Amino acid sequence: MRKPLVAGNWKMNGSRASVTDLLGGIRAGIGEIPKAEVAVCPPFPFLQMTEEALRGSSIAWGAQNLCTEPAGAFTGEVAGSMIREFGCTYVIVGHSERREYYGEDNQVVARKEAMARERGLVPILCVGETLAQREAGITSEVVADQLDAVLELSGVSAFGKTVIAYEPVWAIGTGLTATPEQAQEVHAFIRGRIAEQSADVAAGVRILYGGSMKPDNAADLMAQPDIDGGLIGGASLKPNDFLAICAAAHASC
Ligand SMILES: O=C(CO)COP(=O)(O)O
Repeated sequence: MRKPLVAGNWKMNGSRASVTDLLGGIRAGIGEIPKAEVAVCPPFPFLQMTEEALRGSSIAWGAQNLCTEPAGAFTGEVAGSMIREFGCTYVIVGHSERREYYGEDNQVVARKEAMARERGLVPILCVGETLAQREAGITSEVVADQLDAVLELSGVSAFGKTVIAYEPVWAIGTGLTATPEQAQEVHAFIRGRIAEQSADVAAGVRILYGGSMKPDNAADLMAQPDIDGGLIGGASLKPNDFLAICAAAHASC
């Protein structure tokens, strides 16, 4: 049985004041939802505050990116070991915004995925197609290439320690959500691709949905057999919305 995960990707949002409020609101409101795991991923400068605010709670935290390299002359980069030192459990890798704006290709993302695991972090590996790719009917090829880069570099066992997030790019921040059926189709494809190499790993890997997940669509999405939680952008900045999605994940089990 896969335990659903709801992870908030705060992207480049927040200030000391707003992060204090957000963390306080989430911690105060989370209640007892033992059937779901919850995590927040703030920008790097807020990781220490996050650790201090959430230590001892049921809520985990993570970062939004890491460097492919372990340490050294990489100005502006942040190493996995540093992220780990701030108590992070998770790190997002290969978000479509990193792929699109910072030129991260499948090989770079696969190296980040491997580095995260080497440093004791659980990668949340983002995959997904653009609108043009969906309209061209190549969604499965695009997602397969994104997965295969990790399979080729690290082997199928990587997915024993990695969470996947399917995020159709056309649904991110647009208010357009994939229908539960559209999302389930791709989630099943992802699990099937991994099952070609290991049925056990495929059965255990958590596949989150991301892209305009909100309180009013979360339950329907998470009711799908291959949707194991959500990676939440905009709604994760509003404590009540985020908490409602967490409660939906708990109720989906
Ligand atoms: O990109 C996302 C999470 O990583 C999704 O963002 P939105 O929930 O704002 O669409």
